[in-house]
Amino acid sequence: MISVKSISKKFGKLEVLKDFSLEFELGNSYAIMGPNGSGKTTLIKTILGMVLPDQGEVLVKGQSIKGNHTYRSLIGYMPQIGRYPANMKIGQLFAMMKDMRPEIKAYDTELIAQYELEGMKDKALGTLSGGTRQKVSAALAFLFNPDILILDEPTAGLDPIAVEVLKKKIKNERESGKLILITSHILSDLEELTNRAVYIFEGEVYFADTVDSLKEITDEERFSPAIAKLMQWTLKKNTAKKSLSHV
Ligand SMILES: Nc1ncnc2c1ncn2[C@@H]1O[C@H](COP(=O)(O)OP(=O)(O)OP(=O)(O)O)[C@@H](O)[C@H]1O
Repeated sequence: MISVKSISKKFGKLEVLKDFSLEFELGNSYAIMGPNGSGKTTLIKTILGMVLPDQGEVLVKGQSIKGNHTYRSLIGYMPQIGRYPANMKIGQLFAMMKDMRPEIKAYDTELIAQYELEGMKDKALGTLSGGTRQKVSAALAFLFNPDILILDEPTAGLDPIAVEVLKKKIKNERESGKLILITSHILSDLEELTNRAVYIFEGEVYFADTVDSLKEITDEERFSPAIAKLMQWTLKKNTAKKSLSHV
């Protein structure tokens, strides 16, 4: 569904993605992990067309995204921090988004209902707490029932009840056959929500395979210790990379 092909991206002299290739398939949920600054958000923004690669290309459903914006309608994106016009009200934001997609007549309003956003429709976005803002971002990401969901630190800032609501939603969407990409530093969330693990180190794919294979390779039964081991290996500059990465 998404093919990232030999992407390289530099910011000034900093090489953030280095000849980076990965495939993401429908029906799977991918944990995108790596230390701070390893290139996770840059990868996501490249897929979204918000960062232009210096080399390589991204294909969605076999079509290059270069100069083609229609593919974006397949993707629901929940950013790390949603930035909205301060004076706009919640209700106005949802109405505006619906106006921008007139071809869509049926909406997924499950999160709007569960987060009780309807009752807050007259609240200005600039006055919202961080958690409520996250709820708005989550509800927007799912609103048009997209095939692909890209969720950047989705549970950060949400209270425990809101976290459980979102996790259940993500699991249901995956079971219905969607493609989900999640970045998070909360490994327990990733363990619950994903079946594929991608570990990025210094702009390169260090590991990309199933979570089961990750556990096997690291000889760990649980997700967190398995990731901790990968991290230790990278920090020790372990050179077993070629045999680890299945790309
Ligand atoms: N627009 C930009 N201009 C200059 N440097 C940038 C830009 N965007 C990202 N970078 C740099 O690229 C590197 C990778 O950043 P990126 O946000 O992709 O990392 P990340 O893996 O998502 O990190 P985190 O876990 O902290 O969110 C960092 O060193 C960052 O400072």
